[in-house]
Amino acid sequence: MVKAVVLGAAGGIGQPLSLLCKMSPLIDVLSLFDVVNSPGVATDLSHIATKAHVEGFVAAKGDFKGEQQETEDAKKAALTGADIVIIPAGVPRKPGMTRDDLFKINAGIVKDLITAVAKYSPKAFILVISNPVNSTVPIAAEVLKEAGVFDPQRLFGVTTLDVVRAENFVADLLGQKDSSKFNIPVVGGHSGNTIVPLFSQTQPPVDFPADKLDGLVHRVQFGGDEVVKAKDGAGSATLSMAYAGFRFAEAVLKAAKGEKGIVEPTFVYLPGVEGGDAIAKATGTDYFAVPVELGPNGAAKAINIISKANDYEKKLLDEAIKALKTNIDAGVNFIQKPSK
Ligand SMILES: NC(=O)C1=CN([C@@H]2O[C@H](COP(=O)(O)OP(=O)(O)OC[C@H]3O[C@@H](n4cnc5c(N)ncnc54)[C@H](O)[C@@H]3O)[C@@H](O)[C@H]2O)C=CC1
Ligand SMILES: O=C([O-])CC(=O)C(=O)O
Repeated sequence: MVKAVVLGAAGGIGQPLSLLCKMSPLIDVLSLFDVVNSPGVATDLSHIATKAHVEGFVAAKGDFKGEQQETEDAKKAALTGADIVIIPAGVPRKPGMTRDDLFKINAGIVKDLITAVAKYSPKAFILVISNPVNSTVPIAAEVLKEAGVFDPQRLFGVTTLDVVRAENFVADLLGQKDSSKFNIPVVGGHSGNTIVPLFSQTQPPVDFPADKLDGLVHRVQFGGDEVVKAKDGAGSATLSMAYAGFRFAEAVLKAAKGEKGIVEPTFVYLPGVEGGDAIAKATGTDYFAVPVELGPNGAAKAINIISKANDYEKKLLDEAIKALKTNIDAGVNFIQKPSK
């Protein structure tokens, strides 16, 4: 019996992500939580005749003592028995904002939700989508550490959309329709220049002239902005993110069931994953997105692909690491030094 939980299930990402989960033969129970409208989304999805049984839980409207208890009970019911918890809760960007501008609101939301995960489903795989991922994953780790239930193999920052974009943009540039045949590792973090696509490691190999390469790297790094601009105030990527989030969740669930050879880039706490120490040493950061081999217990092995980066990519990595360190520190300090 596999129970999947979506926290933030009524949102732009949450709804299509929940739909994809409802279509999945890998999920038996789909539990949806949000501060608004999750019972409605759950009822809607429950009319689809697929395997997953759907349940919806919503926070109380107010914040008085009785209502706080009601909200806590809803989280408890949503999370108890979860095998995988996917978190797209939080505010999205508007034009002119960076992902870091979301920290002020989303840091608290992620802290609050992970506190509940630590209490009610401490052994679940946790997939953090809420931005800024470079900071929300360290926040999640610190909350789990404080609760004494941190398992680095089970905490993932979802960076799959960067991979999806890289694969699709390369296929586009080569005039090919099928992006699924490309495998492109995207490493680092999930914002602007912390996103580093390693096109030199593309399988099957591709080769672009310098001017094309610059444009391609920029498009992957700032693909999110392209969507924010096009949506013109109505939010950021939701449908492509739902697809990417589901692709990653499915990979985690398949590996948990024993399927071998599944590798996906994801933002992890390196010292807690086999092979991660060498990468942490090389980058000087504890968190980094790298291709990770997934297994029955989550992140089985971090693959040190960055040691294969060419000179052009090494420069990109240097810039990424600098920015990433600031983001990681902000997340860690949010929990460790809350007054600052
Ligand atoms: N990791 C990635 O690659 C990507 C991350 N994102 C991020 O995902 C997040 C969600 O984006 P959208 O779905 O477009 O936003 P949205 O505003 O459409 O949906 C967010 C949902 O979270 C809910 N929510 C807020 N506080 C909550 C709480 N305390 N508990 C439970 N639910 C809560 C809201 O009620 C809403 O339904 C944003 O932070 C966005 O930046 C977006 C795209 C890609
Ligand atoms: O750009 C944003 O704010 C949303 C996001 O993370 C992405 O689309 O990659």
